[in-house]
Amino acid sequence: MERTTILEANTITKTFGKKTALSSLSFFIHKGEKVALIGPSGAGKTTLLNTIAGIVEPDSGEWIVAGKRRTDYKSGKAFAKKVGVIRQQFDLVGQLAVIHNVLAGRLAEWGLVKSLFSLLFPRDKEMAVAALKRVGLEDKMVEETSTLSGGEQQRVALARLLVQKPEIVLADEPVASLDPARAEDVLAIFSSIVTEENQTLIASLHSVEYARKYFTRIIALKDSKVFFDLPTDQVTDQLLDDLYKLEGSDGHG
Ligand SMILES: Nc1ncnc2c1ncn2[C@@H]1O[C@H](COP(=O)(O)OP(=O)(O)OP(=O)(O)O)[C@@H](O)[C@H]1O
Repeated sequence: MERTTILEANTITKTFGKKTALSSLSFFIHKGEKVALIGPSGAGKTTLLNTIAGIVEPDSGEWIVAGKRRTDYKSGKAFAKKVGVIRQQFDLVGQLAVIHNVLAGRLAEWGLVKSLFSLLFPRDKEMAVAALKRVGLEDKMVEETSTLSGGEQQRVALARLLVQKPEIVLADEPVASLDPARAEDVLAIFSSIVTEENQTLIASLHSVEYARKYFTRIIALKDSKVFFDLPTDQVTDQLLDDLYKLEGSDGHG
């Protein structure tokens, strides 16, 4: 099967003062891949995701997103069709009803006012209801979002992605604040949505176990560089030990 490149990192470098966060990273990501970014704290995972999303500007190098330089996307709207982001805090508006937060996924396409008044448009409401059903939250549709649990709020964020339908989904520690059962629940839904929608997923994770279970490829970062980049089934325990080993603790005393 021919593999289409959807994202290309071309010598991405970023420093903060004297600290190098990303040292000339280059790799390709193909359509449909589920990529877990792992590695010790401070390795550069969040910075990498932020350079794709355009939240952090690299010092040099560039991302090619769906065949076009990221900086060449002139409108936020065009970019939002390509790239959607799920953040740790989910970016939900707590005072709004759940369904309004879901419809905010159409924000890029419609603008704020139409998104907020979108319940007046029955077809759009249907889309949001279907998305909420997909994540098992149809009974919470009209509740105030802030009253939902962390796991439920993360599922609202997933429903919002379902209506936004970006080709590439970025997620920074998507389940960090959830207990193990809820984390697995959210990852399982996340992973099947991405597969069904033929999207590409790139997520940073602290849990190697989840990376192995839900992702097809693992890119490990260490000290701002790629430490390994392998299909999940080729990632050995030895590599993981080496990745997380603390400097100076090499087992010789
Ligand atoms: N805005 C910033 N200002 C200064 N230094 C920063 C900034 N953002 C990141 N860094 C530094 O860049 C390096 C990479 O940070 P980053 O947050 O990308 O790592 P990470 O792998 O996501 O870590 P964690 O797993 O702890 O979230 C770290 O040394 C961090 O201190």
